[in-house]
Amino acid sequence: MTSEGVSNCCGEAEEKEDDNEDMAMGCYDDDDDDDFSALTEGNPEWGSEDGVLGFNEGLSGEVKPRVLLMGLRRSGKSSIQKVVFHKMSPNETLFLESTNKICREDVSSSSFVSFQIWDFPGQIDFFDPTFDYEMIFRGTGALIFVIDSQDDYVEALSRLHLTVTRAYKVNPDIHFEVFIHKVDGLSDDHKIEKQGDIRRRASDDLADARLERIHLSFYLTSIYDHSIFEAFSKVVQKLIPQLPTLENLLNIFISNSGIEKAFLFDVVSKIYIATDSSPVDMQTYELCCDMIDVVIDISCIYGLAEEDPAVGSPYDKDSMAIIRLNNTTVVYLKEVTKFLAMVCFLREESFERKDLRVVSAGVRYRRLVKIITKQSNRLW
Ligand SMILES: Nc1nc2c(ncn2[C@@H]2O[C@H](COP(=O)(O)OP(=O)(O)OP(=O)(O)O)[C@@H](O)[C@H]2O)c(=O)[nH]1
Repeated sequence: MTSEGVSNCCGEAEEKEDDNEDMAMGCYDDDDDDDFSALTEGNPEWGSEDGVLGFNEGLSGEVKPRVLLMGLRRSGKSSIQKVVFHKMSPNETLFLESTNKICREDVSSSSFVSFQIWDFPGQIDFFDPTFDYEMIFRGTGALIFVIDSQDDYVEALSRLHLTVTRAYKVNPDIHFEVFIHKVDGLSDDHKIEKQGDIRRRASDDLADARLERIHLSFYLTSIYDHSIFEAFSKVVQKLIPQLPTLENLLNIFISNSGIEKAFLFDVVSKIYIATDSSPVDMQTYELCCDMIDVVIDISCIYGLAEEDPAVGSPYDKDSMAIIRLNNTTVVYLKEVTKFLAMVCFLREESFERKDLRVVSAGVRYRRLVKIITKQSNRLW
């Protein structure tokens, strides 16, 4: 499961969904009617043409966006990559060796999570003629700069400034993401204080260089909890041109169906691709991740064919689960495509009530799946 989603990147990207995907599609009717308008029935403001067009724009024929991991030595770059994309346990990162050359990986777990990740060694010398930073930044979608919050960050801030200004000159469209990392060692007050200080200093440096227009986003992260997955989700979402459309679809999906929150998850990386427009809290996100783990673990133990467990996958078109929490909330997980899952939160009363709202949610769900499946097959 894990290794399937991440492949070594020096080769060509895997671009096609395989046969299983077609099988998954087969369970939904595939007529060519106007899916989007059917889904948006009664909610014209969500069904704008822009939303539909968004799926087709900017993806076909394009190379995968590049995500760069930069920062000082030992700031935690390789650990982040290993924990998020290789399911390495955080404690094992203690034994990681220092990276001394650029490591590239191709992350292709689903059509919506499809990019290259480049892990840089700590000391990059922009003046080294063998380092073609112009070429690197030109194809970059997001630059993640990792700052070790447990260390003195003065040098990291000057490196951040140098890196961001160089990259911006080459490619002003890069999203600059600053991970204030290793915050597991800090109290909540201390975290907020550090974030404020780092944000202020970084902005002052940009203002001094008259580059206030460069936007930096800040995240408090640690590999010892879900914060690193949540931060990575937000970074990846910015690279998905269909994000506004997906959010609209999820808003429509939950409206009038008794569902309070819906997430579209990449099952392999546990990055959430999109959610409806209500706010996300960390606890809800953690619950989703735990539920995905439970589904895959149970499926690996009891779900595979007894005769030959190597045949089949622990996650397929029949994957679904319902968990009732002790606070009258129900969490519902359902497969969408080979790599995507919908995770929904709803009240027990709404779940029990087999009325029109539930039926309507079912219809909307099938429509939603159909649109997502079609688009993901078409584009990559
Ligand atoms: N406490 C804590 N330690 C972390 C965290 N992330 C990484 N580390 C530790 O930081 C150390 C350095 O991590 P690496 O991932 O090797 O750092 P790097 O930035 O890739 O280092 P270079 O390859 O030298 O550039 C390791 O001992 C990790 O276990 C975190 O979130 N919290």
